Amino acid sequence: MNCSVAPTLPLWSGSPARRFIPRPVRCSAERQALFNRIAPVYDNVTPSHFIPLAKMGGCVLDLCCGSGDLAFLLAEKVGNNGKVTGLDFSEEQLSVAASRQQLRSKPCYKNIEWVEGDALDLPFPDGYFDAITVGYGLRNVVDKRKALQEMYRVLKAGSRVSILDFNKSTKPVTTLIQEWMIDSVVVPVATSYGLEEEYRYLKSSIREFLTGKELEKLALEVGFSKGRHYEIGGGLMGNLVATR
Ligand SMILES: C/C(=C\Cc1cc(O)c2ccccc2c1O)CCC[C@H](C)CCC[C@H](C)CCCC(C)C
Ligand SMILES: C[S@@+](CC[C@H](N)C(=O)[O-])C[C@H]1O[C@@H](n2cnc3c(N)ncnc32)[C@H](O)[C@@H]1O
Repeated sequence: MNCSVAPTLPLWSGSPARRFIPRPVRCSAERQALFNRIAPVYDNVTPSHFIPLAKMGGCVLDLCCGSGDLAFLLAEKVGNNGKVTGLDFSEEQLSVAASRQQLRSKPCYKNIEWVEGDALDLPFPDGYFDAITVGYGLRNVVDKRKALQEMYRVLKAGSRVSILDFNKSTKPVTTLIQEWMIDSVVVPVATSYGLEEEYRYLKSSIREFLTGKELEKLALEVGFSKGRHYEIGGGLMGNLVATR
């Protein structure tokens, strides 16, 4: 395993969910409540574009891991001698992730550790991880700059972060298609689970997000030596890859 220094990790432990407040989702606590609420139905939405980042035996952080889709894929990639840390501030999401882990028998899944924590104040030492992945996470974090600064701090020199999310397109037609898909597909499906408000938030969160160029600029500003944003799915999605 490549994780040389063992930090003191605040391991996940279950406790009662907080109440969801159905208003525009502005602060961290409200977002935390939102993700606790969708945890029971949230699953299998992570495409595996950024798995190549993880190497056999590596020590990888899946930031904003939710119910763990990506962490499970990463565990297969780093193998039995690697380590995956899944961090999220929603205890309900982590509870689902931990239950799913218990149902899986392959030894590589034993190497996943779930940590309840804040992307804005990571509980890891400097230069700890060989790679970081973030799936649909950065857009939901209140302070994007601080989150990128924290990722930079905990990455080893020369290592990379891969941040997959919906793309805030600069092309009006792409935005129109994206919003149509959210209104006509995503929200109606979510409504059938009683989660209409939670998924309506998607549209505003993309509007308030950064464009690919803005993400590249921010990555360089916080110290990354390279930052490149790739559009995926005709510009509906995007992946920022930054090197420390
Ligand atoms: C349900 C989807 C994504 C995960 C997700 C992300 C968020 O930020 C949330 C915030 C608040 C509540 C819930 C979520 C949340 O569930 C959307 C489905 C993703 C598809 C599996 C990926 C398919 C990509 C297509 C090429 C493009 C679809 C884009 C469209 C804008 C939905
Ligand atoms: C849309 S989910 C994505 C989950 C997972 N990465 C996936 O692809 O399925 C966003 C996750 O980010 C987490 N999150 C948002 N802000 C956070 C923060 N400041 N610290 C830790 N987790 C955060 C939420 O709890 C939620 O689980």
